[in-house]
Amino acid sequence: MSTPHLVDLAIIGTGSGNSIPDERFDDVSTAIFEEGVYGGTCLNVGCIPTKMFVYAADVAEEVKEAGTYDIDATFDGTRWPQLVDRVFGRIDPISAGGRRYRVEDCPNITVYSSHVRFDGREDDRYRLVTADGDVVLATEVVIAAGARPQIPDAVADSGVRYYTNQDVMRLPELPRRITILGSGYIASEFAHVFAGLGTEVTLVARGPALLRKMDRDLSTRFTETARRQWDVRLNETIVGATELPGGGVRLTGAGGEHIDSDVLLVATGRTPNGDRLGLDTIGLTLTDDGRVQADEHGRTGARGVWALGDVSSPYQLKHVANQEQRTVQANLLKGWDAADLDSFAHQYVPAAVFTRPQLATVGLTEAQAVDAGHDITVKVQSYGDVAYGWAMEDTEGFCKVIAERGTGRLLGVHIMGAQASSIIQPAIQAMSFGLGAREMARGQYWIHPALPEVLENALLGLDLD
Ligand SMILES: Cc1cc2nc3c(=O)[nH]c(=O)nc-3n(C[C@H](O)[C@H](O)[C@H](O)COP(=O)(O)OP(=O)(O)OC[C@H]3O[C@@H](n4cnc5c(N)ncnc54)[C@H](O)[C@@H]3O)c2cc1C
Ligand SMILES: NC(=O)c1ccc[n+]([C@@H]2O[C@H](COP(=O)([O-])OP(=O)(O)OC[C@H]3O[C@@H](n4cnc5c(N)ncnc54)[C@H](O)[C@@H]3O)[C@@H](O)[C@H]2O)c1
Repeated sequence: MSTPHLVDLAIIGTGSGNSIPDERFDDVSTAIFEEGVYGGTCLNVGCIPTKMFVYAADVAEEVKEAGTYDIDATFDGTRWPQLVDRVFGRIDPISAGGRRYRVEDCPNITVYSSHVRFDGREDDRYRLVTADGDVVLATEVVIAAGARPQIPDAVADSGVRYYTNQDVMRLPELPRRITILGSGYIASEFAHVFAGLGTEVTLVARGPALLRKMDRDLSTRFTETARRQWDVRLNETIVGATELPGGGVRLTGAGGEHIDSDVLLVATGRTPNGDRLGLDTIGLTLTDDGRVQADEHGRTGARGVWALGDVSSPYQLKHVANQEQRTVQANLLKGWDAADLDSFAHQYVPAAVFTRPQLATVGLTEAQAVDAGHDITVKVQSYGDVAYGWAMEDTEGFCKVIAERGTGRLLGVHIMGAQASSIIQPAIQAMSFGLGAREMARGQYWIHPALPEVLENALLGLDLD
């Protein structure tokens, strides 16, 4: 073991955690630990590269559908290696540059490129030990260690080669057939990516619908749309997996059926990394669903230890991790016991799934609104009811608005269709700033004939009295 390095602050994880030290922390001696690629999930293997692939798949699908608009065009294939090089040719230098900046240009910061764990306390500081044998004693610690892919036993125990979001975007060639195990965000986005780019996609869901945590209309209608696009197997429990003789993987279902493909992608949820941090040595336990418990200010049960992002948050979303990072950053400067600590903003958390078509959601689902006892009014408006939807020949998109009868308070908005992730933004703003449905609909212009008219019409269609 090396001589301990004494620091004021230790940060575990370089996703959102890496944004904590700014010029206000210039005189705070800091250790940053990163066991993987610098910059974390979103930059390297999450939001950003996936959306670069999604956009390419969107373009491919538009070409395939050109005939709908009386345009002659054919989709002739994907230059996959070039696509991979373009995506990571942009991303990898950002990651490398972020690390270089911390190592070379931040004299108060030491970067440790290794796994780290707590090892109790020493001299009123937290003792952190890396897999490389370094020891750091820190007064305060921010746990921003993220989450990792969760692999079902039937796959993990089988020994077959499988991929996750960590490596599937760097496949050497576009597979002819891919099986995607899972039915949430990652499965839905990659199904669109691979199908758009020309791969035969089989999606294996253990439940009766995809994206089941979303509003039921969204989940049901998306499942119907997905079944028209991909080979979707619902209510399928996988019990085994074997390598095929010529390469590829065979999954075996509980009923004995087989699903063969060239590549298996596992997208069955992400486990927070708090279980690999030796938290028991500082008296911390995990929540039932495996998260590091933190209060609304980011404080854990161990004084001076803070947590943010996927490792602790109920939301595994980058905009939430970033908001939590800003909160913890502010609170580190204010001090653990400050009376005016900043708080996490968990009230109106939006999310979008960049699949085909896009899905976007904010607030309560209809079932949650009913369960919470609200007297609700609901309006579902089709994209096909507004002029831009006609231009698009849209037959499936819709916007669902849930509001409180009488007050007009918006409780939830759920959209499936083109540009859903953008169209929902005025609803997020209205909910965040307390703007009611009536004022929102009639207190501003809605550009005619733009697609957000679908949201305007949904608001106007609510039975508020
Ligand atoms: C495929 C995919 C697509 C996504 N798309 C979106 C999207 O479109 N929009 C959105 O909002 N969210 C998206 N997300 C979620 C988003 O990426 C995460 O919510 C966000 O990146 C979490 O940030 P974080 O800082 O908490 O963790 P991370 O970015 O995961 O950072 C944690 C870091 O800690 C390191 N680490 C962990 N344990 C240790 C240890 N013991 N020692 C040293 N280092 C350690 C890890 O290597 C990692 O780099 C996506 C996720 C995935 C997987
Ligand atoms: N656009 C975005 O914002 C975006 C994109 C990707 C990921 N993410 C975040 O990352 C998180 C993780 O993504 P995800 O898709 O892995 O998780 P998820 O929670 O969205 O979906 C996991 C799915 O796997 C299924 N599943 C779980 N165990 C299974 C098993 N043993 N066999 C078969 N199916 C099983 C679940 O029923 C669920 O449908 C998301 O919840 C989301 O917060 C966000």
